[in-house]
Amino acid sequence: MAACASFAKLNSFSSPWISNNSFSSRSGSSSLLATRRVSLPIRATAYSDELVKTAKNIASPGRGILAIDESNATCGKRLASIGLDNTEVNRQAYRQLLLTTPGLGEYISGAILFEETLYQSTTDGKKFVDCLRDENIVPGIKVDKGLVPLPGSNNESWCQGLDGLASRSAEYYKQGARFAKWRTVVSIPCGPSALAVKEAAWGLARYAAISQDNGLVPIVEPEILLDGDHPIERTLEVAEKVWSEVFFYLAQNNVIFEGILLKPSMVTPGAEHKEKASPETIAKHTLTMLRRRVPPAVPGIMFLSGGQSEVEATLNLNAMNQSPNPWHVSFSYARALQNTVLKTWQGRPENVEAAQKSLLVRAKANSLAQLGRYSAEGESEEAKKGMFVKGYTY
Ligand SMILES: O=P(O)(O)OC[C@H]1O[C@](O)(COP(=O)(O)O)[C@@H](O)[C@@H]1O
Repeated sequence: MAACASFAKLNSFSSPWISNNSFSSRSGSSSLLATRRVSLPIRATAYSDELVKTAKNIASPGRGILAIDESNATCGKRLASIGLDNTEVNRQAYRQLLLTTPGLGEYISGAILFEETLYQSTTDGKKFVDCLRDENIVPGIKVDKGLVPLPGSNNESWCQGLDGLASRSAEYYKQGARFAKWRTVVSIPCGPSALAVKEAAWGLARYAAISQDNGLVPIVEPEILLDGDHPIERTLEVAEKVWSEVFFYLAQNNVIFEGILLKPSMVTPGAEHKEKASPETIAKHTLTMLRRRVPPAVPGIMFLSGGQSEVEATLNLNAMNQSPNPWHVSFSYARALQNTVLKTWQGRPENVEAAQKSLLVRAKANSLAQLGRYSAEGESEEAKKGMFVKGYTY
């Protein structure tokens, strides 16, 4: 009874997306088909208009997302690569370098932060969220609680964090966050099992609905790991399966598609496959998958880099923007925006300016790739170094 009542309530709501959108119900006798018309049960939240606006703003031409939401453990690995200890002071110094880069907002529309960073300030006492707002960059927040083994699966994992998510999200909104990120992973060499795919898709859909109820645009990220020696066709097959389940559950949870962003992996061969694919081949397979699975109502596709080199990730994005797409096709890179920056910085205050310049170089390159106008001419050797680590767990 309660479910029927809430369905009726949903149907009585009128919103710009559903007002002209009705269908004939097939439930009951065929006579009902002709007479009973119901609106599609699309959920609305107090934030519906704001969500759509935020998502559109993040998906604006020539801009993409800077992902600096590494959990403390992952950030520690990044800092260790330049000989720094994983302390709060070092994490703050590194994030300050990134978030105070002058002119960053020309190329970056959103920055995903880890919880610690959302509540931090510069050494001069300016909140990081205010540094972002001054550059017209939308602050975002990683809300998942990481991956743990999935019992009953083929050595696969599932993503935690739904407990208490509504109250955490409301707090993050108060603190200035306007979008969220939840990353779960799917492994091709491990199957993937039907159980792991279903769990990943259901978790993403529950998170997306909860985020929208609390004013945060959810970034939906089922990362298909690069590991494996399979050909690109196998990745395409798995990606289609994963995204079909994700959209099935997003729809079941009445998520507002106009108020989400996706963060997919590009469709590439497994990292250990005998042949590498060209950017054109990767673009062709990735766009094929997206056209088959992603409704045009979704405003933005913000790719992850997944261990590709900085140049590779930019070239692949550029190839995808050689012809018009139904969505804004852009980036939400962590490693592919930060590798050169970290190497340039080395933890030394005297290198901060040079490191910020190298961040602007990468951000601009990806901005051009979003517009389909990037050329790799003159790129540094460091930016061409791949960052894939076999069997890497975050
Ligand atoms: O599990 P963690 O520590 O959050 O790290 C996962 C990382 O993966 C991402 O989702 C994508 O990063 P890459 O672009 O480096 O693949 C980042 O936003 C995030 O920092």
